[in-house]
Amino acid sequence: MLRSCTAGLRSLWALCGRREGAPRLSTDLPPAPRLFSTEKVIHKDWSLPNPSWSKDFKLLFDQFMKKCEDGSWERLPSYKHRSTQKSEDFKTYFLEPKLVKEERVSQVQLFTRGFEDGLGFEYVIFSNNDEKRTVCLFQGGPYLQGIPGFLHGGAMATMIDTALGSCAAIPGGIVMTANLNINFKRPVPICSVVVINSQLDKLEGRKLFLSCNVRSVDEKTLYSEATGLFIKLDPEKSLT
Ligand SMILES: CCCCCCCCCCCC(=O)SCCNC(=O)CCNC(=O)[C@H](O)C(C)(C)COP(=O)(O)OP(=O)(O)OC[C@H]1O[C@@H](n2cnc3c(N)ncnc32)[C@H](O)[C@@H]1OP(=O)(O)O
Repeated sequence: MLRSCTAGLRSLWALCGRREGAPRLSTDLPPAPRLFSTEKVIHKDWSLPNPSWSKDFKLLFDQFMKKCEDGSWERLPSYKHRSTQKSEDFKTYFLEPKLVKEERVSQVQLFTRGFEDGLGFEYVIFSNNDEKRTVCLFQGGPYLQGIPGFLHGGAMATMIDTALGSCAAIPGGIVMTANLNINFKRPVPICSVVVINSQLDKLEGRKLFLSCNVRSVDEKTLYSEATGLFIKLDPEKSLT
């Protein structure tokens, strides 16, 4: 089974954070100014197929890409280094510059994209904004092992958090996980493909209540169920 896996200018960061005079909106944030980086900007979208993806994974991917054709679903791109408008907004309104050491800035990358192809988190998320749900296709590679032959529970929790977070982001704004509850029902074999179905159950002010389940491709095995509470960040409040 394991064999089936193949393996802004820096100183602008220091200007980020809740600047004097920055807008204080309690609803959606105005877009932050685009930052330019002297670091090499890598535009690779990591949520596209690579040779490590299994046949099942590619088949499911193709099925969902078909669903995207009428606009009801969309594939969410995923970048290792490149800033998205949302991450720029986060840095501008919520990040205290002193928390990020200057020499570390160039090393920053998205946790789930920090592995070579096929070794860690291979995933793609599709979003249905009208139905307020997302589907995450996930193949956990050999570097995510916990109990021999199976995925580490923390790796599964990471993907559940990411999948729920992508769904919580549908109504807009910047959200953070406040609570995550997971029932692990069956261990997930390393390098198998699972499907994480997430939905927004309730929106109550800044609180977003979500749930998801993790199933095998044939839907016969229920690996996990989870609920999450996400909070839409309030630009009036400091995170620290
Ligand atoms: C950028 C794009 C990149 C995109 C990259 C993709 C990333 C994938 C997603 C990863 C997401 C993460 O892992 S995020 C990282 C892990 N999470 C964290 O580090 C969050 C740490 N916690 C916090 O900073 C804070 O607690 C917040 C921000 C979550 C909430 O603080 P706050 O804004 O001050 O809100 P607060 O007033 O306390 O609470 C608001 C309401 O929620 C309720 N509430 C708050 N916490 C809880 C709780 N645990 N359980 C129940 N209820 C709660 C309160 O009672 C209140 O209810 P009421 O009185 O209004 O009724």
